[in-house]
Amino acid sequence: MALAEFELIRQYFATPALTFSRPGVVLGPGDDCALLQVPDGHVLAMSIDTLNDGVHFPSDADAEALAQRSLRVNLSDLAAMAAEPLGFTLALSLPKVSESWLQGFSQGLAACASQYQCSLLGGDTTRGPLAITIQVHGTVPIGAALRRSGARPGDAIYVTGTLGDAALALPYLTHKPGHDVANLSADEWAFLQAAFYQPEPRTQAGMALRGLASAAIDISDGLASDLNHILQASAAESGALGAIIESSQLPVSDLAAKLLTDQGRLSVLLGGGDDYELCVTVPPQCEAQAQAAISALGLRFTRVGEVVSASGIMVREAGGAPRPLQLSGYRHFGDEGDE
Ligand SMILES: Nc1ncnc2c1ncn2[C@@H]1O[C@H](COP(=O)(O)OP(=O)(O)O)[C@@H](O)[C@H]1O
Ligand SMILES: Cc1ncc(C[n+]2csc(CCOP(=O)(O)OP(=O)(O)O)c2C)c(N)n1
Ligand SMILES: [Mg+2]
Repeated sequence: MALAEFELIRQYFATPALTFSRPGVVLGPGDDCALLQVPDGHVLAMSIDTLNDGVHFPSDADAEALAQRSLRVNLSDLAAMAAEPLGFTLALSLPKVSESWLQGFSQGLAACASQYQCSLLGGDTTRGPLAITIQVHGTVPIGAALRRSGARPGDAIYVTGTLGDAALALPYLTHKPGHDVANLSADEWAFLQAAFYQPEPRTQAGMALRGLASAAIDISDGLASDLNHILQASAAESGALGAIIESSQLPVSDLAAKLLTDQGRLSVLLGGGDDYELCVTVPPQCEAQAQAAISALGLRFTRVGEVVSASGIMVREAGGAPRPLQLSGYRHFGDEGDE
């Protein structure tokens, strides 16, 4: 990039607000590599996610909000493994250089980076369609990471927070017919925007569940799809695994309760995605302790079902018999008849 690529990096990214000192960060941006020191007795957890214009966020997204979302969805992956954030790298592809956009993006990133004590370690800046790739690095004591593979029949299934808010926001954010923001109060619209652009990575919850949860995942594609990842990953040790979800227990916000219709309810709550809540399985003997640990954080923690030794996810409506769920999560390549 010509506008002095390096000037741009110096002004908006390699700034004190983003590259604060943090134990473990030996060297931040400016050299060919960053240098990290993993504390004794810990391992490094790493995860990367890309956010593409029009795929992961609407094209008219505000820069500051978009920066927040980009870092938060990545921090959510660290939370799901019970890792503590350390730092992140940023690969940014920009169609053009807009100083006001960069200013907003840098501010949003800095606000989130300081909230989660996750320092910018380095990155790459190129010209191309708007895409934001962040790789987060975190630390977790050896053996303490939560994985997808530990669920066993009889474990309870819990989710943090509420489900469906971001999925309900999406048709408003993408200006879909029948979803006019004028029909929402200012508070409702602010709530939906925050649900989509500022999901709360459940960092403290993940760490509090070390040694208590048998498996964990963060919900990006929808509870059904992400719970299914836990069931598949755990089946190697346990044989075929399934789940029974209690429909009436699925936690929803007041606004979601108002906006959801009976017909669309399960597809939003179980298939909508973009929740960035944790889904964890908890052995019966750890449930009380896990509930206490998460309540102490002031966070909702809801038992939504149970792991069973039969394949597939079943949903029980209040008073009814469990019925197989016909939903798939978000699929990037699902509808193209890939060769
Ligand atoms: N291109 C790739 N090369 C190597 N591993 C990949 C690639 N894409 C995805 N993965 C791995 O596949 C797993 C599932 O990916 P993904 O569904 O993106 O997870 P998440 O929802 O946690 O972001 C992760 O362990 C991820 O590292
Ligand atoms: C404009 C827009 N359209 C649709 C969606 C919905 N959406 C897109 S990707 C996705 C799933 C999560 O994305 P993915 O790349 O699979 O994230 P990962 O599982 O790797 O964290 C969802 C729910 C969105 N977030 N934004
Ligand atoms: Mg991913």
